[in-house]
Amino acid sequence: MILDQIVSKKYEELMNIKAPKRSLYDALSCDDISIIAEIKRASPSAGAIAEDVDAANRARQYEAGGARAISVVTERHFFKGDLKMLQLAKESSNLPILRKDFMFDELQIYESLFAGADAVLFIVSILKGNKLCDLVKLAQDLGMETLVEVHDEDELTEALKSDAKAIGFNNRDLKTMTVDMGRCESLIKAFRLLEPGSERKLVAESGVRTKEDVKRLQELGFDGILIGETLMRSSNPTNLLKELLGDTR
Ligand SMILES: O=C(O)c1ccccc1NCC(=O)[C@H](O)[C@H](O)COP(=O)(O)O
Repeated sequence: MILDQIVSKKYEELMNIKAPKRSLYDALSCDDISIIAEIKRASPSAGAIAEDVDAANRARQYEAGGARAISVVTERHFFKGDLKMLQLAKESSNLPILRKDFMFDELQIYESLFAGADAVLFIVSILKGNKLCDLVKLAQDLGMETLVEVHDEDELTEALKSDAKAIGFNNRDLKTMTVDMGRCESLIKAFRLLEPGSERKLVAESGVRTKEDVKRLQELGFDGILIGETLMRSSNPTNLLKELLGDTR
C-alpha cells in the first residue's frame, strides 16, 4: 500500500536525523589535544571579523589543518550567524558540528537537530533552575551531544548536576568582555577537586592566540580548545592550525 511505503520512507528520514553521526566526545578523546575550530562572522567583543566567510570552504580548510570538530556561531543579531552556515559546514566536512548559540528553549534544540548539529552548547549563566539539566537531557535523548559552558566555580557546580559529557571553561568574562587565560587554569583545578576521576571531557574556550597557549592548555590537562577569532582572521587557517598544533603531536 502506498501509505505504508510513504510512512516507511518518512521513518527512514527521521532515523537519519536522530542518528548521532559524528561524536564530539570521541573527537575530544584522543591522546593529544583536539582543536574545535570556530566559524564566527562577528562578535560583540571584536565587531565584524569575516562577515562574508564561505562556511563550506572554511570547514574544509579547518579539517585539512587538523581540527577535530567545528563550532558554528549561529546567533543572528550580534554575531551575524545563521543555521545555513551550520548546514554548509556539516555538508562539506566529516567533523562533528557544534551549534554555538544562546539556548534556553526546547524549540532551539529541535531546530539544532533538524539543521544537522551533532552537538549543542549550553551557557550555564543564562539557564535558571532545572532548565540546564532538562535541556541537556532533551538534546541527548534526541541523539545530540552537549557541551556546557561555565565561567566560575558556582556555574561549574551547576554544570556538574547535569549529565553533560563535556564542560567548557570560558576565559571571556561576558560582562566586561575581557579575556583572562588564568580562568581556565583555576577552573580545571576546581573541577578536579569537585569530580575526581571524572570521565567528562574538558574544553578551554576563548582568547587562544598562539602555539604556546595551546601547549600550555594541553599541559594543564584540557582535552580540547575552542578557537574562534584567531582562526577567522587568518587567510590560511589550514596552515595556522598546523602551526598551532605543531608542538602537541
Ligand atoms: O566573542 C564574544 O564577543 C562573545 C560575547 C558574548 C558572548 C559570547 C561571546 N563569544 C562566544 C565565545 O565563547 C567564543 O566565540 C569562543 O569561545 C571562541 O572565542 P575566541 O577564540 O576568543 O574567538
